[in-house]
Amino acid sequence: MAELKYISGFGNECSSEDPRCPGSLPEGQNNPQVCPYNLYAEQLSGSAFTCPRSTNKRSWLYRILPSVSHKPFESIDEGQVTHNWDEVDPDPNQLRWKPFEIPKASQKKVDFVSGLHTLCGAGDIKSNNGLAIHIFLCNTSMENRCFYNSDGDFLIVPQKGNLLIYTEFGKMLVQPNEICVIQIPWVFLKGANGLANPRDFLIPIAWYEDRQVPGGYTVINKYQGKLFAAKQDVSPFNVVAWHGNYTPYKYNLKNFMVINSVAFDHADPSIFTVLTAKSVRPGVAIADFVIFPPRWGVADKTFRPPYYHRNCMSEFMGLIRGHYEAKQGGFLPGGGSLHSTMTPHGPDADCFEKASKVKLAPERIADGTMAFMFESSLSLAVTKWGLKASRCLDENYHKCWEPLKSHFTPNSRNPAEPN
Ligand SMILES: O=C(O)Cc1cc(O)ccc1O
Ligand SMILES: [Fe+2]
Repeated sequence: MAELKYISGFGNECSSEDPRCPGSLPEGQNNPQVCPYNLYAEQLSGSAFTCPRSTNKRSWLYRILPSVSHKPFESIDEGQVTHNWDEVDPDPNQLRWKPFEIPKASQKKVDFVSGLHTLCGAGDIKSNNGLAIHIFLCNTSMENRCFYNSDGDFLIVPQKGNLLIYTEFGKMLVQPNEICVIQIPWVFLKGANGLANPRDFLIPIAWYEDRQVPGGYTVINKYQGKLFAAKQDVSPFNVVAWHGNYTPYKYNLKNFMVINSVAFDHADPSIFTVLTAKSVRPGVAIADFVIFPPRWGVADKTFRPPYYHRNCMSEFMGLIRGHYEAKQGGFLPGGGSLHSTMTPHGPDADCFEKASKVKLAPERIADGTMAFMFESSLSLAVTKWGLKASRCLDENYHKCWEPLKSHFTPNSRNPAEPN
C-alpha cells in the first residue's frame, strides 16, 4: 500500500478533498442547495452547539450517501464489553496483569470489535461522564464491518501489530509506539513548545470508496453500554471531502519532548502528560494520558525512580515495550497494572535497594522502553473478565514489595555514603 499522507497540527480547522474529486468542498458555505459532485452534506459534532467558538468542535462531511442510510439497529451479543461496574466486589489491592493473550487466527478469527474486553471503568454511561479501559485482542481485520461508539471516544494504544484504521476522514496506519484518538476533544498541555508538540499530531486525508455491498455492510454501535448492529448497502467510507476541527488523529510517542528534573528530586508525572480529557472540575482530569519515555536521569542527591505513593487518583499502567524503571521484572509488555484510589504502591524491593545505593551519575533511563498510564480522578471498578476470565491476573504481584526491609538507624542520622 502506498504510504499514507496526513495533515499535521492539533485542534486546527482543516480541510481535505480526495484528489479524485477536485473542488468537492463547497466554496463559502456548508449547505449549498446542491453540493459539488451531487454529494450529501452531513455535520458531525463533538461539542454542544452552544459552546463558545474557542471550544466548539465540529466537522462537515461531503459524502455519497448520508450515514442515516441504514436499516434499523438491532441488539447483538456484547461479548466481553460491559459498563456494569458492580459485576464483582470492590478490590483495593494492587492489581497486575500478565500479558493479555491474543487468540490465534488459526483457532478463532477475532476482529477489533469482537476482541474488545472491558477491564475496568467507572462512571455513568447515560450522563456521559466516565471512563472505561478495554483491552483489544484481535487477529483479523474488520470485513464489511465498522464500529462507532456513542458512549465515548477511543484513545487506542497498540502494543503488537499494526492497525490500519479506516475512518470517515481517511485512513491512518497506527503502529506500536503510536497512539490514535477517535475522536475526542482531548487537549494537550499548556506552553508554547515542548512535551507533545502540535505539529506532531497527524490527521488523515479524505479518502472514499463507492462500494456497493447489497445488504451486507454492518455498522456496529456501542450505545448505552450495549452493542447494536445495522445493515446497509454501501461502504460507510464514502466521504469525498471534509472540513472542520473535529477529526481523528494519531501521534507518535517518540516525538514527545521529555522534560525532567535537572536539579534534584523526582518530579511528579504531570510532566509526562501527552493528552488530557478534562472533567468539569478545573485541573482534574477524567483521564490524563501519560507516558514514561527514554530520557536522561541527572538529578543530584536523589532517589531517582518513582517514589512510594498513595493517590486520590486511580492509575492504570501498561507497557508497550522494554522494562518499566520501578519494576524490572513482572510488569511485561502487553500486560497492565491498576493502582486504585489511595492504594499504596511504588518501586519493587529490588529497585529500591539498587537506586538507594547507586553512585549517581548522568544515566539513560528506560532506553528502548515505553510505558504509559491513564491517571483518572474516577475510582475504577474491575470487571469479571479482568479479575477472572482473562486468566492473566498476577496472583503474586504483592510479593514484589515483601522483601522491603527497615533500614532505620535510630542512633545515626546520616545515611551511609553510596559506594
Ligand atoms: O506508579 C507509577 O509507577 C507511576 C508514577 C510514576 C512516577 O514517576 C511518579 C508517580 C507515579 O504514580
Ligand atoms: Fe503511581
